[in-house]
Amino acid sequence: MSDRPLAGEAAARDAADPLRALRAAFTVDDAVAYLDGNSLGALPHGVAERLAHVVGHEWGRLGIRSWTESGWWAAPERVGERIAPLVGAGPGQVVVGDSTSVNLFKAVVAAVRLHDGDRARDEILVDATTFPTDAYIARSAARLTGCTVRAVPAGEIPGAAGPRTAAALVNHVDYRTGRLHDLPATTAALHAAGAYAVWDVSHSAGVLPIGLDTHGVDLAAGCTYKYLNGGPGAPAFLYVRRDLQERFDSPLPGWNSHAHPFAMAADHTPAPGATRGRCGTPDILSLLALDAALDVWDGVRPAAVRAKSLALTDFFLACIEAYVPAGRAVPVTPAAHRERGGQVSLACPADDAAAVMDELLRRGVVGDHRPPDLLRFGFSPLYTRFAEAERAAWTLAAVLRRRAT
Ligand SMILES: Cc1ncc(COP(=O)(O)O)c(C=O)c1O
Ligand SMILES: Nc1c(O)cccc1C(=O)C[C@H](N)C(=O)O
Repeated sequence: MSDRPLAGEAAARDAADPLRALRAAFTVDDAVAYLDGNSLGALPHGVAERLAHVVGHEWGRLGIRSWTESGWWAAPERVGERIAPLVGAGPGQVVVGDSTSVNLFKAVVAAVRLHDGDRARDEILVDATTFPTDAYIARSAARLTGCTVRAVPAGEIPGAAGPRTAAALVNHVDYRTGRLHDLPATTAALHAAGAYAVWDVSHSAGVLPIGLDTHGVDLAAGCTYKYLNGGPGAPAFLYVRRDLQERFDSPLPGWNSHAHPFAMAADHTPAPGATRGRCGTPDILSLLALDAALDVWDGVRPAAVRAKSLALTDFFLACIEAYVPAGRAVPVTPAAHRERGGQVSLACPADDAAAVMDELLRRGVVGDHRPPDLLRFGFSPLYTRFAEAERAAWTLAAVLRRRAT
């Protein structure tokens, strides 16, 4: 133990962790340091039992009757209400369904349409280091609405927004570096310029308080398979601020967004509320897996999750500093808490980064590699232990030392 000076501190921190009991709600392998919950969250135990009931009873026995008797039809709104407090939204503004990409498309097009055909608003801003899907979607949304897309570093969006800006699509946390962008200030600056703020909160939902209502965000979308542990391909959520809902004009107005879907009317009359953000038939099995996964949040305060997230990432950075040979894996995640999301990314020589991550995986440390040079480690406060942070740093140091010889 003498050559692992921070192992004792990790054990002490785990013992004192107010959220430590939550780990028992997840299927996690103690032999593995699972630090990829920012890509795919761990499996909560309750999901398998719930899905067995949904498949065996609701689908198997009730069949079509489950759309009403088992509450399937209203599940997108009901599950949305469960996510709402985790992202700082009051009731009636969050609906679940489709992928994040699809919801971003709805949101960006709808944001431009909120300008009511004002041709002077012909520009969509995106953060320059955005996740690829956001950039692709923004460009397609721009083509559809007669706009152009301008990529700007996230910190410069407040200054870049002007009379031509229709909307900005901004990532709350940069998926590569883990940098937390300034949502309140950016949203306020966009509003001052007369533009709408659309946030991709995929990497902040479930790991830090977002405050969508408090900060006046217009529209937002995010993944549920990361820190919300909804499972692979779990449906995403869409937030439509209450006072914009009546004017929210979805580019994908499927029949599930109709005010009276079973009237089977020839014309589309949008449903009131966030329901107009729905499109077609929801993926019930995935949606109800997510519903079950959200049970682990009962009684959990987002502020407590953020406090543990910061403690975990601080501790991991300290372990890296203590164990890893200087200059071999350099943190690119900001040290300042106000600029840090829930992950730590380390830059490694680009020709070695993929091989380093492969070796970490072989040694039971699960992070991921984002080309060219980043090793990403995600910390999920509901189940990640300080011991895993210490073990990951120790193993990384051993891998790097070995590769240097
Ligand atoms: C920031 C961000 N947005 C969107 C996505 C993609 O969402 P989806 O594949 O669910 O459309 C991801 C992850 O894949 C992401 O990290
Ligand atoms: N959605 C993913 C998938 O289907 C396969 C592998 C990874 C993902 C991810 O979510 C990647 C993730 N958004 C990222 O931050 O890189």
